[in-house]
Amino acid sequence: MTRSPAPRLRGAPTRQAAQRATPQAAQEASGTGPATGLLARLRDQARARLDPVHWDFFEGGADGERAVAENEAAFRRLALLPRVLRGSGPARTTVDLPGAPDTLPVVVAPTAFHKLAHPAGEAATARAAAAAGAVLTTSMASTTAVGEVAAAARAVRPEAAVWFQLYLQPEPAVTRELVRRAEAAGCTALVVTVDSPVFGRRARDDRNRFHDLPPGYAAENMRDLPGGPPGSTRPIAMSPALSWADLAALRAATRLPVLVKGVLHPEDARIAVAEGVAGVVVSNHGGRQLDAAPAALEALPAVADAVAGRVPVLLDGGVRSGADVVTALALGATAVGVGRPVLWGLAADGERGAARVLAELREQTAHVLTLCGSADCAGVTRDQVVRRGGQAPW
Ligand SMILES: Cc1cc2nc3c(=O)[nH]c(=O)nc-3n(C[C@H](O)[C@H](O)[C@H](O)COP(=O)(O)O)c2cc1C
Ligand SMILES: CCCCC(=O)C(=O)O
Repeated sequence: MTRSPAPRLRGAPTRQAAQRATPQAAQEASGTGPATGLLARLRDQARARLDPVHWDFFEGGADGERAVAENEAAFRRLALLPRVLRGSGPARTTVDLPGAPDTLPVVVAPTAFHKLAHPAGEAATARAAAAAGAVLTTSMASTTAVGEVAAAARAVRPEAAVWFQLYLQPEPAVTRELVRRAEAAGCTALVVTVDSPVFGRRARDDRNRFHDLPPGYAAENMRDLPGGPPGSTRPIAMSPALSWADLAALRAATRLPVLVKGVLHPEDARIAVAEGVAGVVVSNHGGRQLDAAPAALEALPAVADAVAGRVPVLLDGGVRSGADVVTALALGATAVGVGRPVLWGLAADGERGAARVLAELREQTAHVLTLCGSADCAGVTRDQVVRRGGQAPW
């Protein structure tokens, strides 16, 4: 198996390195995304607080950042047709997900390096997610070890669900040890990210020469793994040689349900279900891998059709409001993931900021479901989604 040369971040980032001299950089800095209200305020506060190099790492995407922009734009192209007089009452906003019964349909997507957003890092995010009744997907590239993250969540709510996101490592012993740690931590599912045969090319990080974590921070799950000197961390490897056989080996090695994250092609979704996965996450990795990928939302209906209700389908990428959540539910998702908005909340105000993001999305989702005449998350349907200014697309 080959290793990507890129994913180990190298070289020290500095504030000065984030020179925003080009027109593209000025546009990036202006933050013209579609988040509104509380989320937009937290985003602006996060940008003001963060080292610009770290802001760029969180906010940026691959190459020309077309896929990042498309994720959000795809939601803006659609509208919801409410149904009326259905007597459905206030909407119930919980769903059942693998290892997470009765949970919010908004999952915290795995994102790396939360201590760059706030010194309290992933433990703060875990407490916020637990308080909101949301699943936290904790990243393999977290700056806090999975055991500590899961313990922080359970201290708030003993039944809080934490999923562990995993990049399959070329050395099976390393993958097995990561899985063992996730199981020991009490994680209730594994989320295997399959859209990263190599690391995406991140223009902002290259421009900023952001290739390593600042002193004192490390990818803590990668510490003390087989084959390395005691106490050391090893880089996260990405490999284009991985195949469905490696996924099958993982499934055989764990009792946990396994979801695959980063599926866009309906045929891959069909294969994943046939392979026995517990869920499929439709995602273009927040626009950070293949820049030519479509918006996750645009790939969702075909994937949902291919899966045909056999396992839950999740979507992440560009979800910024309750209306976005409901649009994804109507197009076949069981739940959505949110990445950057949680980081905005965390950077702006630590645990409280992350909790406010999730509470806001929960309230907006309940409100929009009720306005759409739906009694629950499964009650909105594809015919209720129309293209703005044009014909129904489906
Ligand atoms: C800063 C950052 C770090 C990320 N790190 C990971 C990661 O470690 N593993 C992973 O599978 N996905 C990672 N992602 C992708 C997210 O899980 C998710 O697919 C994406 O952020 C969703 O889009 P959104 O940010 O528009 O909500 C990361 C995304 C961001 C923005
Ligand atoms: C090696 C870190 C991977 C983090 C990641 O997945 C991302 O930045 O998108």
